[in-house]
Amino acid sequence: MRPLDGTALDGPALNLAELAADARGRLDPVHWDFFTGGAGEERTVRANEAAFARRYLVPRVLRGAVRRDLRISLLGTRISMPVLIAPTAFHRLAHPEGELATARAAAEAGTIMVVSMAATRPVEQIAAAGGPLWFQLYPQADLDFTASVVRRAEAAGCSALVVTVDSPVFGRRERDLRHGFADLPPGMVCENMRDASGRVRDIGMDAGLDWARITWLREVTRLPILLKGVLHPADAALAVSYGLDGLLVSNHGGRQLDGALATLDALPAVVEAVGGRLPVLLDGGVRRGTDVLVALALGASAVLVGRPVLWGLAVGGAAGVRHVLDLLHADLDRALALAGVTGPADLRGDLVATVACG
Ligand SMILES: Cc1cc2nc3c(=O)[nH]c(=O)nc-3n(C[C@H](O)[C@H](O)[C@H](O)COP(=O)(O)O)c2cc1C
Ligand SMILES: CCCCCCC(=O)C(=O)O
Repeated sequence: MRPLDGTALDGPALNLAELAADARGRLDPVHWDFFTGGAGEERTVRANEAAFARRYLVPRVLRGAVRRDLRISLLGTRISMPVLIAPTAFHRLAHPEGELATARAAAEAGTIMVVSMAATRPVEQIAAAGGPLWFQLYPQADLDFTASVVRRAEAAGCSALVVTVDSPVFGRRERDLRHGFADLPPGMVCENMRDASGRVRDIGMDAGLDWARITWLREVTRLPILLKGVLHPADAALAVSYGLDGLLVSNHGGRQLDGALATLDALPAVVEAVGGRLPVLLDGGVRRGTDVLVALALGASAVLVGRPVLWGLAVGGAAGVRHVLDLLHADLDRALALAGVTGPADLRGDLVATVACG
């Protein structure tokens, strides 16, 4: 039996739960709580994973799925599997190399890393890993500064902009309040918040953010724009009418509005509202290949993982993140074979049944 209490494992983690336990043993408890926690009672954190636990698979048999092809294309980028790295802040709290290590692992694994605006390494250095990058933006009330950040992301080679829209104000995270965790340690800053004079600005959440700002952003950049944090089908329909290029069904991993619907439960209505006009991605609680399979069968084009990447980073830097991505790739490949499916394009809703509980 492998220890799940954070003591050293006797080999590489077999799954992401084991990896989390290993990471917990290595991280400062304050940083573990920042990475793991959510808002309020953390109902939505739990709901994201519980939503997957309510889905069961109804596999097909005798399908001769000898060779599976996990690759997909997303907004013009071919990637090795329908799993991307979600934007998460402050990677240097998990490992000294921070986002540089994460980017190397993503590049090696052939998938997209979404760089957080709150990264602790500059986007230009993250881009040096050579893999496909998207950039996550919290639109700032200062429009000139926001435009300058977008220009930086473009110049660094990011190929899409992921605009986070679920954060008009900061979620109330009681673990962080209890620890008094509010700032990065000395020597670490949000490197993408440097202005032209070299001063590092604070990231502001802008309660005034509205559709007009999305129209403004559309005029600032020619990059494809995805909205991150959409749960309501009416907003999904608006996103189509505003000319967005993609949607990410997300509740910020339960870190913003506690009690928000689990992403997997929100997905079908969003997919229906979009009607195939945009790619719909999902994050929140994806921990197994079967979770990826279920999300895709219910209409997602791809999924993203947040916390597991931080756990991998804490345990083994780039190799730890690579381990997370490799586990998910192998697990999805096996799940596809067992479900009688040759690849993401073959996944349909009839493979998934929902049960009321457990
Ligand atoms: C420690 C941490 C930091 C995060 N930082 C950001 C961020 O800077 N920008 C953002 O849009 N989302 C951020 N998120 C949310 C993730 O992008 C993603 O929505 C969420 O982690 C997905 O859920 P999962 O962790 O269960 O995979 C963060 C999440 C965590 C756990
Ligand atoms: C004021 C710092 C903003 C960092 C935001 C990181 C984030 O989104 C998170 O969920 O944490």
